[in-house]
Amino acid sequence: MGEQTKTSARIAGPRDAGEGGSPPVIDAAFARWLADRAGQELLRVRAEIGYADPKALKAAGDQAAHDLLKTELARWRPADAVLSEEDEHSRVAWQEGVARPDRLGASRVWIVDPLDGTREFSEEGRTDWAVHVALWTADSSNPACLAAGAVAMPAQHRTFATDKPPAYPPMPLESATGGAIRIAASRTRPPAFVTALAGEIGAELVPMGSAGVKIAAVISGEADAYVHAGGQYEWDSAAPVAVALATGLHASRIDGTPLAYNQGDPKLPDLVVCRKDLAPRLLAALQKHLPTQ
Ligand SMILES: Nc1ncnc2c1ncn2[C@@H]1O[C@H](COP(=O)(O)O)[C@@H](OP(=O)(O)O)[C@H]1O
Ligand SMILES: [Mg+2]
Repeated sequence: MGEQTKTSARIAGPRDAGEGGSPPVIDAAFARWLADRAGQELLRVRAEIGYADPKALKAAGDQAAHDLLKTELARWRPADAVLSEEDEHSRVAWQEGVARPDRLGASRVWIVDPLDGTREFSEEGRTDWAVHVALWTADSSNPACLAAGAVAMPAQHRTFATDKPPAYPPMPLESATGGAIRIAASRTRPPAFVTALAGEIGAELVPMGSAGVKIAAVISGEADAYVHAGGQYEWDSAAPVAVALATGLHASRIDGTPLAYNQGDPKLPDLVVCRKDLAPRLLAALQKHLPTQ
C-alpha cells in the first residue's frame, strides 16, 4: 500500500505543469496557474513570518506575490504589458504632456492585484484574501475587454477562473421566496450608502474582506450581490469581474454603464456584481445614490 502510494505520487498530473516545465499556453489556464503560484507563495510567507507584526506581514506578502507575478509574466508573456497595484510605474494615472505608459499602447495587458484583502491576509485565521490575475485585450469580444481572469483564494482552497467558469449560481431560496437579499460588503469600511441601500430594499449585509472574495461569493451563490462605491482601482475588480461575466452574471458601474479597464487613470471607484435577475431592481434602487455630476 505504502509502495503503491509512492508510485502514484510520482505519476505526473496536471498540477505538475509548470512545476519544472512550461505553464499552460492558453491564457485563461495560464491565469489560473499564475494566480495559484502566487497564492502558494503567500501561504508560505504567512507561515514563515507569522502574525506578530501585521505591517511587516502585509509588506512581505505584497512584495513576494508581486515579484512572482512580475517574474513569471516577464518570462512567459514577455511581449505583454502589465498593470499591477504594486508597480508604481504602470499604475500612475496618465496625463497629457507626460510619456504614456506602455500599457496604453499595448493590445494585451495583464491587470494584476498580487494580494487583494491585504488587511485580512495579516490576520490569523482569516481566509478572505485573494490573488487577482486578469488579461485585458484590445480585441476581446467581452464587454469589459477582459479576455481571461483568475481569482485564487488559497486559504479557502479554491480558485475561480475563466478557463472553467463556475456554473451560474442557482437563485437562493430566500431570494426566490421574497426573503432578504444578501449584499457582500467591506468588513472594515462599508460605504455608508450601501447600508442605506440595504435598508431601502430590505437586504442584509454580509461583511467580508477582499473585492475578489466578495465577487467570488456572488459567483458561488453565497451572496446575491456585491455593491461598492467611493474608491477602488482596476486591479481590485478586473479578474473577479472577468470570471463573473464568464459565469453569466451582471457586472457594471453602479449607474449601469459598462466597466472599462486599461484606462489612462486606473481608478474604478464603483461597481455592482449580481445575478442577472436582480440587476434591474438593484440598479433602480441605486439611482438615488449615484454621485452628483
Ligand atoms: N475607498 C476605497 N479607496 C481605494 N481602495 C479601496 C476603497 N475601498 C476598498 N478598496 C480596495 O478594495 C479592496 C477590497 O477592500 P475591502 O476588503 O475593504 O472591501 C482592497 O484592496 P487591497 O487589499 O488590494 O488594498 C482595498 O484597498
Ligand atoms: Mg485590491
